[in-house]
Parts: sequence; structure tokens; C-alpha cells
Amino acid sequence: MAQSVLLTGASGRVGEAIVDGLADEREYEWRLLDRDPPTSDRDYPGEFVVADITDEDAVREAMEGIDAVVHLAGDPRKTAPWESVLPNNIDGTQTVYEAAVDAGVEKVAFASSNHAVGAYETDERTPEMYREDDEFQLEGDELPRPGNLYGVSKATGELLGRYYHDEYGLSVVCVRIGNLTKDHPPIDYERGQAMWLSHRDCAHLFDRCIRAEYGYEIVYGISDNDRKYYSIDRARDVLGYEPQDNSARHD
Ligand SMILES: NC(=O)C1=CN([C@@H]2O[C@H](COP(=O)(O)OP(=O)(O)OC[C@H]3O[C@@H](n4cnc5c(N)ncnc54)[C@H](O)[C@@H]3O)[C@@H](O)[C@H]2O)C=CC1
Ligand SMILES: O=C1O[C@H](COP(=O)(O)O)[C@@H](O)[C@H](O)[C@H]1O
Repeated sequence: MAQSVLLTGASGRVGEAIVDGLADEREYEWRLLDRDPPTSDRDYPGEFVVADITDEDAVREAMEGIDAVVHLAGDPRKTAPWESVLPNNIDGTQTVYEAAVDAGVEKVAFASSNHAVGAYETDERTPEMYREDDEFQLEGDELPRPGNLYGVSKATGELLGRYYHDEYGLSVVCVRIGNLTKDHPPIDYERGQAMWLSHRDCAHLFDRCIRAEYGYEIVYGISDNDRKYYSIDRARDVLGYEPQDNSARHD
């Protein structure tokens, strides 16, 4: 039977990668949500709900009949001020989890970020940790260590997921996405190359988040880059993630 999937933040870059990559997946019935209306230059599978995730009634309505949620909506700027991350990334995410539980949703995949752990990139470790011969690696079970308020908001989204899993049994996977760049890895940016996530690996990873069985997980969302300081072992083991791209071997 088809799974009903609510994708928040569908108009954005990560949403585009997922929608374009999985649009032909016949096992999914999509409900796309964004506060920005759909644009004519893109094809969207399923229905499109124009709503703000800070609007509790609208989120509850969008959640009806949904099996799984991919929650991307939020302010993605690493310079985002508290005035924005508080409503959009923290309050909005809490509203999504709460509505998901009340609607009987099985699982939520939450778009967390490398910036939830950005402060591990200390002056002593960088730039060496961005290079292939360095051994420093984050696994996903380390404490959050944000380097900005945006990162704080993402770490808070992870913690909210922990709560909604422990208290209500909601399956939650928090994907600490690296650097999603379309068509090619970031250019002249060692850090970005080490945490590149290609569009096709992004779509595949969130496909696995919808299909796999898990309780509460934090995984890193990057391609299989030769240079990497985030482990993808947990994503492989728990989700069955099998990335195909590698920033060091991109033509
Ligand atoms: N692009 C990347 O490399 C990374 C993205 N992320 C996370 O992935 C998610 C998506 O990021 P992008 O697609 O890059 O950003 P984006 O800005 O391209 O897309 C975000 C979408 O969310 C919508 N949105 C924002 N606040 C909303 C609200 N209150 N209600 C409804 N819709 C709202 C926006 O209209 C936009 O279409 C974000 O949560 C971001 O923090 C995390 C790490 C890396
Ligand atoms: O969380 C995010 O991370 C990516 C990559 O970070 P950056 O420090 O290499 O720019 C960023 O592009 C994206 O906007 C942000 O949401």
C-alpha cells in the first residue's frame, strides 16, 4: 500500500532534491507543504499545501492521514538570528512533532545540520580535519556543539525528536545534512567537499528514512566522500543508506 508522506519545506533546495529524485516513486503519495507557493518552473507530485509551520491549525490539517513526515521547513541560514530560528526552526519543529503524534504518524525524518556540531571544528583541528589523511571523525553519538544560533536551533530539533520518541513512541531520525550542492561538489572549499551531499544521494537517503525501521537516530547526511569527518556508518547500518557519489571522484 502507498505511504502518505508529508514533506515540509518542499519549495527549497533540499526539497527539490528529494522531490525530483523520488517523484516517480509510485509507493509514495506526496503532500508537499511550504509557506512559499509552488512555482511554474518545477513539477510537483501530489498536492501542495501553502502553509506556515508556525500555524498549528494548518499543520494539524496537513498531517491528517499521513504515515511519514520529512521535515525540512525552517530558516537554513547559519547567520540566522534568534528572532527567526525561534519561531521557524524551534517552535515550528515542535508543532510538527506534536501534530505528528496526535495524527498517529509513524515516523519523522528531521533535517538537522552539520552546524549542530560545528564547534568541533576548533582552530587546533582545522584545516587538517577536512583532509583525507586526518583521523578525526564524528559518529553521531557525540553531544551537539553548535557554533551559531542556527546550530542551536537544529540541536534543539534533535532534542525535541528525542522527547517525542521517548514519550510517545514516534520514530525519529535526525539527519545532520552536510553541504547539499547541485551537480558538483563545492569548488575551492575543502570543508564543503568533505561534507558534500549530492542531490541523488540526498534523495536516496531520505527515501531510506521513509522506508527503514528505527527508534531514535542521529545520522550524518553526506555522500561517500574520500575526505570526510562525519561517519556514515550509522546511516548505512540503520537506514540501509548506500551513497553513490564522492566529491574526490567527481568528473
Ligand atoms: N542545503 C543544505 O546544504 C542544508 C540544509 N539543511 C536543512 O535542510 C532544510 C532545508 O534547507 P534548504 O532546502 O537548503 O533551505 P531553503 O531555504 O532552500 O528551503 C527551506 C524551505 O522552507 C520554507 N520555510 C521556511 N520557514 C518556513 C515556515 N515557517 N513554514 C513553512 N515553510 C517554511 C521556505 O519557504 C523554503 O522553501 C533546513 O531545515 C536546513 O536547515 C541542513 C544542512 C544543510
Ligand atoms: O546547515 C546548513 O549547512 C550548509 C553547509 O554549511 P556551510 O557552512 O558549508 O555553508 C549550508 O550551505 C546551508 O545553507 C545550511 O542550511
